[in-house]
Amino acid sequence: MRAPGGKDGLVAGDVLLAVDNVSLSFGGVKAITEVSFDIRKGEIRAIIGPNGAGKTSMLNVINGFYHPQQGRITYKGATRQKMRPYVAASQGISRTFQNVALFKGMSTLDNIMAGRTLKMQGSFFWQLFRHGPAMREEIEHRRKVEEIIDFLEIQAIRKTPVGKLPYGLQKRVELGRALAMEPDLLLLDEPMAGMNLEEKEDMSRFILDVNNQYGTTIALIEHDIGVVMDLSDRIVVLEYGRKIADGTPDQVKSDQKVIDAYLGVSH
Ligand SMILES: Nc1ncnc2c1ncn2[C@@H]1O[C@H](COP(=O)(O)OP(=O)(O)OP(=O)(O)O)[C@@H](O)[C@H]1O
Repeated sequence: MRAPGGKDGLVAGDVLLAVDNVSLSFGGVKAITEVSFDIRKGEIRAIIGPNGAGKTSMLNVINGFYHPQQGRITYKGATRQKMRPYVAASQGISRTFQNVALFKGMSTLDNIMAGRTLKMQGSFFWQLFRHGPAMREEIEHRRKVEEIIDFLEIQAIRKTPVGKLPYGLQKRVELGRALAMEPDLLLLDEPMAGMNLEEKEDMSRFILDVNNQYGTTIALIEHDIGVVMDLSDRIVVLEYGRKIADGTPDQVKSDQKVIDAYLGVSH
């Protein structure tokens, strides 16, 4: 638990988000069945499981992209069954995607700036003339974006169109864009997918630094079990849409149901 107390009145270790008895299906396909777990303020929480276990569906429920047929989500003490993704974002939940979702023709700087959109409040009138409050606001947004660029050590590529960057750096820019929203809860969908060992080490370091320095609570899906064990405070394990284990890396790693799920033992 690394985060100090925050503006939402919660302190490290308090429940930031609770998933309560959630079920989600697509037609006849049950993606998630009666799953409950919580994410505590300041922790790095991993969601793992074999392919098709329901991990991405769960992130999509948490950020309001999917609405569960059953169960509830409680975030910062408020319970909801339905919420639009932009509302979740405005309440401090931001995410990255399994396949990088950036504006490929735009520069690193502009992509990260795009992540500030939700924070921009100046009226259209002022923005039109880049004057007065809008001007002051833009200076503040640029300062924040430059801070993120320094933090992620991507100064050298700030003007490069992201489509020209190697995959590992694109993932880092996508992290930057998510950070530009100054999230309280950051959802990372396979942040290391397709990376080589060095890129994975870099990304792991940045995830730990985000958690340490900004106090951001992080929930991540990751297939590299070594990385998950190193990074996470707690891990929830899904299989066929159901929760089969939940605990610290040591608890999960020695759980027979988890070992069986990963070895493909049939039940
Ligand atoms: N939009 C959708 N329409 C229909 N079925 C879906 C949809 N999204 C997910 N599913 C199904 O729900 C189940 C869970 O999928 P999900 O992508 O959440 O799993 P996952 O654990 O993230 O898998 P992976 O590790 O392969 O990304 C799968 O059977 C999948 O085919």
